Amino acid sequence: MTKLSVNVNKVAHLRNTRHMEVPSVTWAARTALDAGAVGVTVHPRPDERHIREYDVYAIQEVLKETAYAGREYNIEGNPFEGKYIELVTTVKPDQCTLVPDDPGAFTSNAGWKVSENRERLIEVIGDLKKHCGRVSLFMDADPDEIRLAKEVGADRVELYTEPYADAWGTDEQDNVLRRFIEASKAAQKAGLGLNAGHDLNLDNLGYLIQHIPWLDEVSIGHALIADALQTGLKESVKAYLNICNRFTG
Ligand SMILES: CC(=O)[C@@H](O)[C@H](O)COP(=O)(O)O
Ligand SMILES: NCC(=O)COP(=O)(O)O
Repeated sequence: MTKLSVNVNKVAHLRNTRHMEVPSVTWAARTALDAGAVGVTVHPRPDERHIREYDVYAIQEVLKETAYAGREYNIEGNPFEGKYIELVTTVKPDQCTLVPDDPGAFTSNAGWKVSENRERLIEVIGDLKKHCGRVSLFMDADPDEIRLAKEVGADRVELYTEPYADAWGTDEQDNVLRRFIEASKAAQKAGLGLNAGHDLNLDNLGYLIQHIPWLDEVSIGHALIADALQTGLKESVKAYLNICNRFTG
């Protein structure tokens, strides 16, 4: 069954526009977990535009609570920039998702070119595996690069789904989906777990899961938090969970 990890970056974004803890990032994490999310995702960027160092530790404390036993912490970031390594080797999350973002990236906009980063990825993944449960690489839907992800030691890959979201509702929709299915089969054949994320929403999520039912996890933030402005966060999480549950056994 495809699990949902809720990314709370955007709650932190709003919180940072005033000097008060409103809205609370830990409240959002708890609400998402109480609604049934498998876990919480954060992306502590070097400029701390949204998730700040203290948020990372505060969410760790939430996930230590008995009520959330078995839920997962997914921390995203570029291991070669900022304080990512320091944070994850201290917090020891269930999953480290490595993303090749430049420090000033507007948002995540590409997957790893493993072919151009083999040696340093082998080293950093080997180190991270001593501190976290799984290492996932944020990847474009490129079967060749995905096969290399296995070779450098990744446990999972996360398909960067912005191209899929951009094609949604256009004539290119099914051509792009086919690329993602091919990439997903390459991950499956390589023995990699499969995650997906970026710009997934209530409109495009079901079709993706329906065609890639072996998807282990989606991490969703931007659209889910935007939807929550209309429905409330608990109902927004439940709406995404309903889609995850509907299309997988
Ligand atoms: C890696 C990815 O696609 C997202 O998880 C990322 O966290 C989005 O970053 P922003 O929330 O800063 O746009
Ligand atoms: N890895 C994707 C993620 O955590 C959230 O991406 P988005 O839903 O905010 O685009």
